[in-house]
Amino acid sequence: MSEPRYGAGDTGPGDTMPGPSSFPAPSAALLELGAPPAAAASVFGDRLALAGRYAELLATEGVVRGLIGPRETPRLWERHLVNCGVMAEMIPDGASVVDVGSGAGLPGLVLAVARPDLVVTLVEPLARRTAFLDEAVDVLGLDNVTVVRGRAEEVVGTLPGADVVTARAVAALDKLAGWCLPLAAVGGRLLAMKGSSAAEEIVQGGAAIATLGGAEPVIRLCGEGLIEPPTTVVEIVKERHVVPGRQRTPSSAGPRRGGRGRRG
Ligand SMILES: C[S@@+](CC[C@H](N)C(=O)[O-])C[C@H]1O[C@@H](n2cnc3c(N)ncnc32)[C@H](O)[C@@H]1O
Repeated sequence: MSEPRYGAGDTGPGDTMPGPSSFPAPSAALLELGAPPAAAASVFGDRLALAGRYAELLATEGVVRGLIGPRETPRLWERHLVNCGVMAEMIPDGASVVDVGSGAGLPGLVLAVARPDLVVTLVEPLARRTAFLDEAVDVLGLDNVTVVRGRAEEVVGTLPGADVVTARAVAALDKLAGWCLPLAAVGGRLLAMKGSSAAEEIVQGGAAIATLGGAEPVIRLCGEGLIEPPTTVVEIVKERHVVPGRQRTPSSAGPRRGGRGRRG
């Protein structure tokens, strides 16, 4: 299984709709989707049928609406549902989860399907995607999901601080931390699904993440012994609250020269 370069087959905001000829007819799409792999039963347990219904929605409406690349259909289960679902092992019972840049629901909707105990908020700015998410929540009968249309940085302060903030294929780690850590409660965590770039992104973003109130990022592997390769997740615990835009950079964090009232 190779890691997804982008999200579920799209190129992010502004992606173009594929032409009608590239849309598989729904019945052909379901054939291409195929049966869930053995790992799916471990990840979804008694929610496997519901996960299957979501996989069908992705393979049909998700592709027709240009949210999922048509070539993703045969690998939806392994590369998207199972790959995202294994992250549930890092999330405690009853946690509040905010998924930033959900797209077609990855990983947030997958987690909500796998774990009815979670309280999940999907944050996504593009109307075409939130329309799909709203419909999917409705069709799947999920009562533990709220869809919020907006950019992460716009919804800060409108949502309670989350226990866990998740994201996949949204931005480089430093930028992502700037969007996601303000949405977490102090003591909460950012879980960023990453590929082979994880270590490099930590090196690049480490200083910025510290100024955002984040602890040292740690690479975790999810689904070991279940999927190969396991899913790489960068975990960042939020140690302190920093008002967005008010963080002190490493150069400004040193002793201040000339404090208030010391002029002249
Ligand atoms: C490449 S897609 C990934 C979608 C999904 N997470 C996945 O893995 O399939 C990136 C998504 O992030 C969203 N996005 C971009 N900037 C964002 C921001 N500042 N706040 C929230 N979502 C954002 C885009 O609209 C898009 O749906």
